Amino acid sequence: MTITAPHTSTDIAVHATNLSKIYGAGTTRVEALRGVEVSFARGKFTAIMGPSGSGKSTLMHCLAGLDDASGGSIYIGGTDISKLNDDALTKMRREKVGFVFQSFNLVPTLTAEANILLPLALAGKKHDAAWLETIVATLGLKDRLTHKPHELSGGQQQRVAVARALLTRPEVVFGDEPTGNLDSRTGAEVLSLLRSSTREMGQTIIMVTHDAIAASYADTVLLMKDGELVGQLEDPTVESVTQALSGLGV
Ligand SMILES: Nc1ncnc2c1ncn2[C@@H]1O[C@H](COP(=O)(O)OP(=O)(O)OP(=O)(O)O)[C@@H](O)[C@H]1O
Repeated sequence: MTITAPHTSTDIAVHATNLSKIYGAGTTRVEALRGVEVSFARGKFTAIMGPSGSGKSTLMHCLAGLDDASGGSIYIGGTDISKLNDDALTKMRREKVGFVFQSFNLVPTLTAEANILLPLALAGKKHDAAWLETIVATLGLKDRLTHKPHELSGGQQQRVAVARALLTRPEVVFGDEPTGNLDSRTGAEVLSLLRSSTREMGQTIIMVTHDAIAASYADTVLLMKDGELVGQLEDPTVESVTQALSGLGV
Protein backbone atom coordinates (compact mmCIF):
# COMPACT_ATOMS: atom_id res chain seq x y z
CA MET A 1 0.00 0.00 0.00
CA THR A 2 1.30 3.46 -0.83
CA ILE A 3 0.73 6.19 1.65
CA THR A 4 0.97 9.67 0.24
CA ALA A 5 1.99 12.27 2.77
CA PRO A 6 -0.63 14.98 3.02
CA HIS A 7 0.47 18.42 1.88
CA THR A 8 1.36 20.62 4.79
CA SER A 9 1.72 24.38 4.80
CA THR A 10 5.51 23.95 4.57
CA ASP A 11 5.09 22.57 1.05
CA ILE A 12 3.73 25.94 0.00
CA ALA A 13 6.01 28.96 -0.32
CA VAL A 14 3.44 31.50 -1.49
CA HIS A 15 -0.31 31.33 -1.26
CA ALA A 16 -3.04 33.79 -2.19
CA THR A 17 -6.69 33.45 -1.40
CA ASN A 18 -9.62 35.36 -2.92
CA LEU A 19 -7.21 38.00 -4.21
CA SER A 20 -8.75 41.02 -5.89
CA LYS A 21 -7.29 44.22 -7.27
CA ILE A 22 -9.30 47.12 -8.55
CA TYR A 23 -7.71 50.13 -10.24
CA GLY A 24 -9.57 53.41 -10.63
CA ALA A 25 -13.24 54.08 -10.04
CA GLY A 26 -16.38 54.83 -12.02
CA THR A 27 -15.81 54.77 -15.77
CA THR A 28 -12.06 54.10 -15.33
CA ARG A 29 -12.61 51.16 -12.95
CA VAL A 30 -10.60 48.06 -13.91
CA GLU A 31 -10.90 44.76 -12.08
CA ALA A 32 -7.35 43.51 -12.66
CA LEU A 33 -7.62 40.48 -10.32
CA ARG A 34 -10.92 38.75 -9.67
CA GLY A 35 -10.79 36.41 -6.69
CA VAL A 36 -7.52 34.66 -7.56
CA GLU A 37 -6.86 31.53 -5.52
CA VAL A 38 -3.35 30.14 -6.00
CA SER A 39 -0.59 28.22 -4.22
CA PHE A 40 3.05 28.01 -5.29
CA ALA A 41 4.83 24.86 -4.17
CA ARG A 42 8.16 25.27 -2.44
CA GLY A 43 11.20 24.54 -4.59
CA LYS A 44 9.27 24.77 -7.86
CA PHE A 45 9.62 27.06 -10.86
CA THR A 46 6.26 28.50 -11.97
CA ALA A 47 5.66 30.73 -14.99
CA ILE A 48 2.63 32.99 -15.25
CA MET A 49 1.37 33.64 -18.78
CA GLY A 50 -1.64 35.15 -20.48
CA PRO A 51 -2.74 37.83 -22.92
CA SER A 52 -1.66 41.45 -22.47
CA GLY A 53 -3.77 43.05 -19.75
CA SER A 54 -4.79 39.70 -18.20
CA GLY A 55 -3.33 40.68 -14.80
CA LYS A 56 0.04 38.91 -14.71
CA SER A 57 2.09 41.88 -13.49
CA THR A 58 -0.62 42.91 -11.07
CA LEU A 59 -0.66 39.41 -9.59
CA MET A 60 3.13 39.36 -9.27
CA HIS A 61 3.28 42.83 -7.72
CA CYS A 62 0.60 41.96 -5.18
CA LEU A 63 2.19 38.60 -4.32
CA ALA A 64 5.57 40.31 -3.80
CA GLY A 65 4.10 43.03 -1.60
CA LEU A 66 5.05 45.72 -4.14
CA ASP A 67 1.40 46.71 -4.56
CA ASP A 68 -1.58 46.53 -2.18
CA ALA A 69 -4.35 44.12 -3.07
CA SER A 70 -7.93 45.41 -2.84
CA GLY A 71 -9.09 42.23 -1.12
CA GLY A 72 -8.00 38.76 -0.08
CA SER A 73 -4.90 37.47 1.67
CA ILE A 74 -1.35 36.65 0.62
CA TYR A 75 0.91 34.36 2.59
CA ILE A 76 4.66 34.24 2.06
CA GLY A 77 6.27 31.49 4.09
CA GLY A 78 3.21 31.36 6.32
CA THR A 79 3.10 35.13 7.02
CA ASP A 80 -0.03 37.00 5.96
CA ILE A 81 1.62 39.99 4.28
CA SER A 82 -1.68 41.86 3.94
CA LYS A 83 -1.53 42.36 7.73
CA LEU A 84 2.00 43.83 7.82
CA ASN A 85 2.66 47.54 8.31
CA ASP A 86 5.02 49.35 5.90
CA ASP A 87 8.18 48.72 7.94
CA ALA A 88 7.44 45.04 8.40
CA LEU A 89 6.60 44.74 4.71
CA THR A 90 9.92 46.34 3.70
CA LYS A 91 11.77 43.95 6.02
CA MET A 92 9.81 40.98 4.67
CA ARG A 93 10.62 41.94 1.04
CA ARG A 94 14.30 42.40 1.86
CA GLU A 95 14.63 39.09 3.70
CA LYS A 96 12.10 36.74 2.17
CA VAL A 97 11.80 37.87 -1.45
CA GLY A 98 14.30 38.15 -4.29
CA PHE A 99 13.67 39.98 -7.54
CA VAL A 100 15.05 39.59 -11.05
CA PHE A 101 13.73 42.21 -13.46
CA GLN A 102 13.99 42.60 -17.22
CA SER A 103 16.25 45.64 -16.75
CA PHE A 104 18.88 44.13 -14.46
CA ASN A 105 18.51 46.93 -11.85
CA LEU A 106 22.14 46.90 -10.75
CA VAL A 107 23.77 49.91 -9.11
CA PRO A 108 26.18 51.21 -11.82
CA THR A 109 28.82 52.54 -9.42
CA LEU A 110 29.16 49.29 -7.45
CA THR A 111 31.15 46.20 -8.41
CA ALA A 112 29.35 42.95 -9.19
CA GLU A 113 30.21 41.65 -5.72
CA ALA A 114 28.94 44.79 -3.97
CA ASN A 115 25.73 44.58 -6.00
CA ILE A 116 25.24 40.96 -4.95
CA LEU A 117 25.81 41.87 -1.30
CA LEU A 118 23.69 45.03 -1.35
CA PRO A 119 20.36 43.69 0.03
CA LEU A 120 22.11 42.13 3.02
CA ALA A 121 24.26 45.22 3.52
CA LEU A 122 21.10 47.37 3.54
CA ALA A 123 19.59 45.03 6.10
CA GLY A 124 22.76 45.36 8.21
CA LYS A 125 23.33 41.62 7.99
CA LYS A 126 26.44 39.57 7.37
CA HIS A 127 26.44 37.23 4.42
CA ASP A 128 27.25 33.55 4.55
CA ALA A 129 30.64 33.44 2.77
CA ALA A 130 30.35 29.75 1.82
CA TRP A 131 26.89 30.31 0.32
CA LEU A 132 28.16 33.32 -1.64
CA GLU A 133 30.99 31.19 -3.01
CA THR A 134 28.55 28.44 -4.03
CA ILE A 135 26.26 30.88 -5.81
CA VAL A 136 29.09 32.71 -7.54
CA ALA A 137 30.61 29.42 -8.71
CA THR A 138 27.24 28.06 -9.88
CA LEU A 139 26.53 31.23 -11.83
CA GLY A 140 30.05 31.37 -13.29
CA LEU A 141 30.79 34.83 -11.89
CA LYS A 142 34.03 34.14 -10.05
CA ASP A 143 36.27 36.20 -12.33
CA ARG A 144 33.72 38.99 -12.75
CA LEU A 145 33.22 40.05 -9.14
CA THR A 146 35.41 43.14 -9.29
CA HIS A 147 33.80 44.44 -12.49
CA LYS A 148 31.20 47.20 -12.58
CA PRO A 149 27.95 46.54 -14.47
CA HIS A 150 29.06 48.47 -17.62
CA GLU A 151 32.06 46.14 -17.87
CA LEU A 152 29.79 43.09 -18.02
CA SER A 153 27.68 41.63 -20.83
CA GLY A 154 23.89 41.63 -20.48
CA GLY A 155 23.93 37.95 -19.56
CA GLN A 156 26.61 38.51 -16.93
CA GLN A 157 24.66 41.45 -15.49
CA GLN A 158 21.55 39.30 -15.23
CA ARG A 159 23.58 36.54 -13.55
CA VAL A 160 24.71 39.13 -10.99
CA ALA A 161 21.04 40.03 -10.44
CA VAL A 162 20.21 36.32 -10.01
CA ALA A 163 23.08 35.91 -7.50
CA ARG A 164 21.80 38.96 -5.58
CA ALA A 165 18.31 37.44 -5.51
CA LEU A 166 19.56 34.05 -4.28
CA LEU A 167 22.01 35.25 -1.63
CA THR A 168 19.43 35.87 1.08
CA ARG A 169 18.00 32.34 0.54
CA PRO A 170 14.61 33.99 0.03
CA GLU A 171 11.32 32.21 0.40
CA VAL A 172 10.66 33.10 -3.24
CA VAL A 173 12.35 34.78 -6.21
CA PHE A 174 10.05 36.76 -8.50
CA GLY A 175 11.12 37.23 -12.11
CA ASP A 176 9.51 39.83 -14.36
CA GLU A 177 10.47 38.91 -17.95
CA PRO A 178 14.00 38.16 -16.64
CA THR A 179 15.28 37.28 -20.10
CA GLY A 180 13.38 40.00 -21.99
CA ASN A 181 16.56 42.01 -22.66
CA LEU A 182 18.82 39.09 -23.51
CA ASP A 183 19.53 37.38 -26.82
CA SER A 184 18.12 33.87 -27.07
CA ARG A 185 21.36 32.02 -26.25
CA THR A 186 22.13 34.16 -23.20
CA GLY A 187 18.47 34.02 -22.16
CA ALA A 188 18.61 30.21 -22.29
CA GLU A 189 21.69 30.26 -20.03
CA VAL A 190 19.96 32.44 -17.44
CA LEU A 191 16.80 30.30 -17.56
CA SER A 192 18.87 27.13 -17.08
CA LEU A 193 20.51 28.74 -14.04
CA LEU A 194 17.12 29.70 -12.62
CA ARG A 195 15.92 26.16 -13.17
CA SER A 196 19.00 24.67 -11.51
CA SER A 197 18.48 26.97 -8.53
CA THR A 198 15.14 25.20 -8.00
CA ARG A 199 16.54 21.70 -8.57
CA GLU A 200 19.85 22.11 -6.73
CA MET A 201 19.11 24.77 -4.12
CA GLY A 202 15.38 24.20 -3.54
CA GLN A 203 14.64 27.78 -4.56
CA THR A 204 11.01 28.72 -5.32
CA ILE A 205 10.68 30.87 -8.45
CA ILE A 206 7.65 32.68 -9.87
CA MET A 207 8.20 34.28 -13.27
CA VAL A 208 5.96 36.41 -15.46
CA THR A 209 6.72 35.99 -19.14
CA HIS A 210 5.26 36.33 -22.64
CA ASP A 211 7.81 33.93 -24.05
CA ALA A 212 6.79 30.29 -24.58
CA ILE A 213 10.44 29.23 -24.70
CA ALA A 214 11.14 30.87 -21.32
CA ALA A 215 7.99 29.30 -19.85
CA SER A 216 9.09 25.85 -21.04
CA TYR A 217 11.89 25.95 -18.44
CA ALA A 218 9.30 26.08 -15.64
CA ASP A 219 7.78 23.09 -13.81
CA THR A 220 4.31 24.61 -14.09
CA VAL A 221 2.70 27.29 -16.25
CA LEU A 222 -0.31 29.16 -14.89
CA LEU A 223 -2.55 30.77 -17.48
CA MET A 224 -4.41 34.01 -16.79
CA LYS A 225 -7.22 35.73 -18.60
CA ASP A 226 -9.29 38.77 -17.58
CA GLY A 227 -7.92 38.78 -14.02
CA GLU A 228 -8.54 35.09 -13.38
CA LEU A 229 -6.48 31.93 -13.46
CA VAL A 230 -7.96 29.85 -16.25
CA GLY A 231 -5.55 26.96 -16.67
CA GLN A 232 -2.40 25.17 -15.68
CA LEU A 233 0.20 23.14 -17.56
CA GLU A 234 2.59 20.72 -15.89
CA ASP A 235 6.02 20.01 -17.42
CA PRO A 236 5.33 22.50 -20.20
CA THR A 237 6.95 22.35 -23.62
CA VAL A 238 7.18 25.19 -26.13
CA GLU A 239 4.46 23.42 -28.15
CA SER A 240 2.07 22.86 -25.23
CA VAL A 241 2.49 26.47 -24.08
CA THR A 242 2.01 27.89 -27.56
CA GLN A 243 -1.12 25.78 -28.02
CA ALA A 244 -2.55 26.82 -24.63
CA LEU A 245 -1.90 30.48 -25.39
CA SER A 246 -3.53 30.30 -28.78
CA GLY A 247 -6.57 28.84 -26.99
CA LEU A 248 -6.62 32.09 -25.00
CA GLY A 249 -6.48 34.14 -28.16
CA VAL A 250 -2.81 35.14 -27.87
N1 LIG B 1 -1.70 51.47 -12.31
C1 LIG B 1 -2.77 51.11 -13.02
N2 LIG B 1 -3.84 51.93 -13.11
C2 LIG B 1 -4.95 51.56 -13.78
N3 LIG B 1 -5.09 50.39 -14.43
C3 LIG B 1 -4.05 49.53 -14.38
C4 LIG B 1 -2.84 49.85 -13.67
N4 LIG B 1 -1.98 48.80 -13.82
C5 LIG B 1 -2.62 47.87 -14.57
N5 LIG B 1 -3.86 48.31 -14.89
C6 LIG B 1 -4.87 47.56 -15.68
O1 LIG B 1 -5.07 46.32 -15.04
C7 LIG B 1 -5.19 45.27 -16.02
C8 LIG B 1 -4.12 44.21 -15.78
O2 LIG B 1 -2.85 44.80 -16.07
P1 LIG B 1 -1.48 44.01 -15.92
O3 LIG B 1 -0.39 44.99 -16.21
O4 LIG B 1 -1.46 43.30 -14.64
O5 LIG B 1 -1.59 42.94 -17.10
P2 LIG B 1 -0.46 42.04 -17.75
O6 LIG B 1 -1.10 40.72 -17.99
O7 LIG B 1 0.76 42.07 -16.91
O8 LIG B 1 -0.22 42.80 -19.11
P3 LIG B 1 1.09 42.87 -20.06
O9 LIG B 1 1.28 41.47 -20.57
O10 LIG B 1 0.66 43.79 -21.17
O11 LIG B 1 2.23 43.39 -19.25
C9 LIG B 1 -5.13 45.95 -17.38
O12 LIG B 1 -6.43 46.20 -17.81
C10 LIG B 1 -4.39 47.23 -17.08
O13 LIG B 1 -4.75 48.24 -18.00
